[in-house]
Amino acid sequence: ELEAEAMPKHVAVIMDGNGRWAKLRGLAASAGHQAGVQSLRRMVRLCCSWGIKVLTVFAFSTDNWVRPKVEVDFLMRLFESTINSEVEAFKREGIRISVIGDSSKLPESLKRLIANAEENTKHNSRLQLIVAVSYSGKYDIVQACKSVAKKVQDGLLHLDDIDENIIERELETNCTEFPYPDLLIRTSGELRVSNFLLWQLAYAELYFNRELWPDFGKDEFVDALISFQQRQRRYGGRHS
Ligand SMILES: CC(C)CCOP(=O)(O)OP(=O)(O)O
Ligand SMILES: [Mg+2]
Repeated sequence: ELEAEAMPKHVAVIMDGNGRWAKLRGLAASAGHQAGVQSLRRMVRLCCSWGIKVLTVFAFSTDNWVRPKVEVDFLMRLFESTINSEVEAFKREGIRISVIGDSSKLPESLKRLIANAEENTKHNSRLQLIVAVSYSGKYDIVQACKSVAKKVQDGLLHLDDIDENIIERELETNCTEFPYPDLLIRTSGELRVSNFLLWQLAYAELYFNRELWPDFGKDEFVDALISFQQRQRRYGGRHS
């Protein structure tokens, strides 16, 4: 049974399987992505009702740019329409949205929508939804190291001062009080991290589910959380 007081503070999700979900139904990938958005909406509300504080989702990786232009263009428009249709509800429900990733390749219209949604929800604290778009875990670490190197170059930092905390503060996920996912969920049966959050997942419990993302609902989320609550996180300590 789920214990309210043993909920993870930060859940990360690799939402995978939209394409296969559509193919099984003889539909185009775009139908899978639209179903995937419904799944995300449901997950966000469940996190709110269970007191989870941060939900980070992998919505588009830098590797996804190689997909057919028609699919990439559809996804960019889907991100815009989803932000447009959700931002008012997020404002009302205390949900803060942040987007991480390399925004340089995003359409100008999407960049403006993201900036507007982040600005309009930045004071919300019931749930922080972090959406990784055009994100790369390796690049996140590279850009953090560059920031630290610049501070050393500018004489603002000494080499001996550089420790994990100095690096962590420069990561794109630094925008939350719970920066490290306690639980990573990946759907669709794939058993890999795919260059999602790397530094941040150092101690995350990993949970893999065979369900395709559009079919990952409340029951599947409960199963993942029960599995999480049954784990003994030792952070390197000896097994009791
Ligand atoms: C863009 C990303 C969220 C899409 C996830 O689903 P997918 O298109 O990788 O689906 P498949 O792995 O079934 O092809
Ligand atoms: Mg996939």
